[in-house]
Amino acid sequence: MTVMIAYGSIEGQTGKIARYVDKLVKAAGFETQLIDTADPMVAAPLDKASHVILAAPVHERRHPKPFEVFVEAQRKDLAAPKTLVLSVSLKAAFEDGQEEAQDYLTEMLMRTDFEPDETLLVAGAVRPEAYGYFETEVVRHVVLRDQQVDPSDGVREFTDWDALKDKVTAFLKE
Ligand SMILES: Cc1cc2nc3c(=O)[nH]c(=O)nc-3n(C[C@H](O)[C@H](O)[C@H](O)COP(=O)(O)O)c2cc1C
Repeated sequence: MTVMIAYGSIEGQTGKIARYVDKLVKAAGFETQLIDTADPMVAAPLDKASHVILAAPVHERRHPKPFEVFVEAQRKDLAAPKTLVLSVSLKAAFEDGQEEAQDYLTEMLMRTDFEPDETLLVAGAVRPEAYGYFETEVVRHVVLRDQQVDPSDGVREFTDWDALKDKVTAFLKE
């Protein structure tokens, strides 16, 4: 059986998450198809996939446009396989950010008119080396406004790899 993993990533954390999921799925005995939705040459035949895992980060409250376009374009074909959406954000890293992290996901699903079987809010990372001035200001003063974390402290990864593993493992049994 084949599992498609389709992801979008701006600074790399969701790409890292997608590759981790790809390894997990292969180790569980499935074949995989790993797709970057930003690749304009991407071909995504969904007919062979028993499961589809979609992963994308939040930047300024939205998931990347090419990822949303991919979901919208594939919406009909996504009805047959089991589907799991991983929404990666920094708000998801904090107790008091859960509601907002859920709002990003709910709004994306409403815009794309897609109803996945499963969803998971995944904490992302702070990657200052990938930011310009504008991105640093947004992360510092908007996204991490209420937290004791500063981009100038360097790379900080909040992703809970064990929780992700548990979710993906359970999803593959559906
Ligand atoms: C310019 C910018 C805007 C962001 N906006 C949000 C946001 O609105 N809400 C949030 O929770 N996280 C936000 N983040 C944090 C990202 O979701 C987080 O860093 C994630 O790990 C990025 O994934 P990627 O490396 O795959 O692009 C933002 C990050 C940047 C650089």
